Amino acid sequence: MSKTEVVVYENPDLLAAAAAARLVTRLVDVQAAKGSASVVLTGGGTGIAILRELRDSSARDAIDWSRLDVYWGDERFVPADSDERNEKQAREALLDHVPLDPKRVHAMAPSDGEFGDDVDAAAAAYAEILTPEVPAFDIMLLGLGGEGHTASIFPDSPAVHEKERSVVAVRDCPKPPPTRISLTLPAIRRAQDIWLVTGGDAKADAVAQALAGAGEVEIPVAGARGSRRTLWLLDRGSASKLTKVYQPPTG
Ligand SMILES: O=C1O[C@H](COP(=O)(O)O)[C@@H](O)[C@H](O)[C@H]1O
Repeated sequence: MSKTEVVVYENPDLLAAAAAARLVTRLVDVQAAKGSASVVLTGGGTGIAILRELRDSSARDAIDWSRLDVYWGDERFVPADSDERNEKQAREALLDHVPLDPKRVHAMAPSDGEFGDDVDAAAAAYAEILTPEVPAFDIMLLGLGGEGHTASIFPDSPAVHEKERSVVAVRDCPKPPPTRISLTLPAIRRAQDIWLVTGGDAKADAVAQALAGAGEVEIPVAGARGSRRTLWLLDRGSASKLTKVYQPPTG
């Protein structure tokens, strides 16, 4: 049965450094066991800070980057050179600094890419990459918003009600930019390990509601559960409204 665990770090810097260290360990273990590994990246402040920490850590060389598949949980549908793009931020923070196999880096299309501004076509093309069956991703990093969104699945939006497709176009997002591409909750739940990474007081209500059993329509992050493990990596701010005392996970 899948486990849900929570670790609270003193501050956001420690959270990012510890998550980067944890990522090295888990990816190395998975590569040793299976030969290769897959990771799904998130945008957002904490997600990108983790990648920066990994870049700056000498332990990053323990990962065989040529045997790593990289995906994204969501993307802002903006031009390729926009600073808002999750892929661009991830490349600057880490991906351009490690010897990945470019064929194994699976980015979502930008709004000036091969599908132009057709966000539905761009989403369908990403779904095609995930066929015939959405991979059982080894690790999926996800951030969250103060209103409870995760990836680009916002409360009570069409995306949160999607049951069939693995990837959807998202329009009219309350958080800019308004047009995005996102994995859906059924695709997210294919991941073996989901790490929910977030810091700051502004996330405290959403974290507390999700961990208290809120419904995924109102608090989409509540629906992000890994098939093996769901691990919340928080700082004191984002954990400040938790009432239950969580034990640190083993392993
Ligand atoms: O727009 C997005 O925001 C969320 C959370 O970002 P944060 O900076 O508030 O932590 C992120 O999870 C998502 O990937 C991104 O597209």
